[in-house]
Amino acid sequence: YNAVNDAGTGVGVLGDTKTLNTNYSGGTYYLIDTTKPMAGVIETRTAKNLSRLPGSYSVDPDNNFNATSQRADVDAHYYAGVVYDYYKNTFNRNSFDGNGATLRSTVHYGRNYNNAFWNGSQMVYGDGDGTTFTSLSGSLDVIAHELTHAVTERTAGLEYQYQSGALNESISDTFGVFLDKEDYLIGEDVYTPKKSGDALRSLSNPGLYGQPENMSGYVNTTSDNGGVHTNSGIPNKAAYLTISTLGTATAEKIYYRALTVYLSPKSNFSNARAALLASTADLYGTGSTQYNAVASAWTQVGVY
Ligand SMILES: CCCCC[C@H](S)C(=O)N[C@@H](Cc1ccccc1)C(=O)N[C@@H](C)C(=O)O
Ligand SMILES: [Ca+2]
Ligand SMILES: [Ca+2]
Ligand SMILES: [Zn+2]
Repeated sequence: YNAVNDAGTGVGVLGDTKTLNTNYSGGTYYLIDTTKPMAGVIETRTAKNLSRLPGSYSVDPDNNFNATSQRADVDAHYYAGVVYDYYKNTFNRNSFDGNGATLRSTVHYGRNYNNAFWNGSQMVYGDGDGTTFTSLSGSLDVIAHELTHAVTERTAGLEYQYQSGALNESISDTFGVFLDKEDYLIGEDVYTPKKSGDALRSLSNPGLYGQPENMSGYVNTTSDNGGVHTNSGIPNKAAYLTISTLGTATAEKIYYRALTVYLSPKSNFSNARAALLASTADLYGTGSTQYNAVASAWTQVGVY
């Protein structure tokens, strides 16, 4: 494909129109974005409801991706660009590997698939079954969640099980809130499309959706890799307390430094408290109001 960007348009999962960076080649427009400086491309593909990855490029004859079947493609592509820009502009991180790796997404994965994941190489999004979820790429916090798994994998490498896994999940939710600033909810735009006002998770009130918000409520289980989507409520609550006290601009610096400098594969919740305090001390000094706020947040969730 050429290096020239052909600005296209598209309609997203929620019916909103947005501009897209596309590439023209051989009579067809591709969801390939080559506009990011020093980065690889951002490319979006479709699995056409099978489960083979990466699938074929999302294409359109007239550069207006407005078919209903293209809505998931449009949002996966657009939001990947938003998340790329966030990491580059906020932390000067050039893609998930820091070295301009291509951001590949595949949508329409499987049939009625109620999930999204990072498979070690790319993002993958299901269409949902129309009741539990609509197309999962339709929400910025989902793309932020999945792409942050890629960053975590290349930095702290938090093992995806038990406390390190719940922490891994929490880091992804926390950056979901750093990107999707409007609320402390996760997945609200794509969860239960027939029901308004709910979400998959809440950082401010994990209990609303069945998650513990204190170490006293830690769930010992072997399912879901040791309850990673349940126990993430505890660090999620600490993140909420930190963000609501210090604001996003300060909190994101503290979390990014902890993720890239102090956390490691087997870090547990107590290690996370220490990592975030060390990070805060580096940035603002021990005994600073920021330091005391982070300490207080983790004490409130029962982690020392
Ligand atoms: C392969 C199966 C496991 C998937 C785990 C991925 S990383 C994950 O956590 N996916 C998110 C998707 C998401 C993110 C933000 C908002 C809504 C939905 C997730 O939370 N999945 C839930 C449904 C789960 O797997 O329990
Ligand atoms: Ca949200
Ligand atoms: Ca809903
Ligand atoms: Zn996840």
